[in-house]
Amino acid sequence: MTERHLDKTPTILRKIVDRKWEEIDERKPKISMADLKAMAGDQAPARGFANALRTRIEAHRPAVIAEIKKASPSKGILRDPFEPERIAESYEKGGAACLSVLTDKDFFQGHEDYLKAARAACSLPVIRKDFMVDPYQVYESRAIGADCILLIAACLTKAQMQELEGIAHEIGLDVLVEVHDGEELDDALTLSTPLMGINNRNLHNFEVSLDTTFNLHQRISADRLTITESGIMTRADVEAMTSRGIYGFLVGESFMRAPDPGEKLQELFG
Ligand SMILES: O=C(O)c1ccccc1NCC(=O)[C@H](O)[C@H](O)COP(=O)(O)O
Repeated sequence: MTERHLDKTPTILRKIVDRKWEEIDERKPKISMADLKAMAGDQAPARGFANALRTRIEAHRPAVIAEIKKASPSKGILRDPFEPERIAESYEKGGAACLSVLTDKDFFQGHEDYLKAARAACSLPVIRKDFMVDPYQVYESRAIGADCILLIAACLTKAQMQELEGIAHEIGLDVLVEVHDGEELDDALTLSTPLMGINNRNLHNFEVSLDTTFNLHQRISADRLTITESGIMTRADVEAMTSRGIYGFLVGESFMRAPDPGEKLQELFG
């Protein structure tokens, strides 16, 4: 079903996606799809990622997906030393609704073990933040304990997103679909997931503009949940969102650079 790469994929994303296919090719001989499915089936029920967000957003309270990432292509190293367990505890104490954990190794210095460690250290639902292109990764996400996966519209066709979403829902995972422009939003709106992420970061040139969320949010109906992603750095940014009826947030950098990420969360959202 899946294409190896897409013309519309921006340069860094193309590199990441090409590397993902190599990773999948390396992993498949080590753990077969059948074994992965069995491991996914052995997991305890997922923690309700969408529900944790919905409860707060419907009460018009900020619902924060707090991100755990050591580094990113646009910003380099964000946090060193990096202790996922301590960060998860701090986020839970600070009032996060959910966690986002980067598992990509080559571009974000992430790891599956970071997700396992962070999830074990708290009671919050966790999204595996990685670049999903193949069903193998969806089963793998459930097998490592994730509660939700990310589908990035910029690197998937509509048909691919529909297939990956179908598998995710079948095995009990929630899905956050991420868009950056109107065309991607058209595709995303064909999915059944309520979780609509709007990435303020342009993955072609890394420019960040909160206008991306202000503009696209208007096209998302009230039965879905808008999550604004990237570039939320100040209380003014938070208030600019909440004053427009946007209560879902995914925040990484500003928390990762703070000595105590959970305290920073309270400072921005408390
Ligand atoms: O951040 C990058 O450099 C990047 C490059 C290529 C693909 C994705 C990328 N970032 C993922 C994200 O969108 C962020 O981790 C997430 O939205 C949090 O953003 P921020 O609060 O600005 O760290």
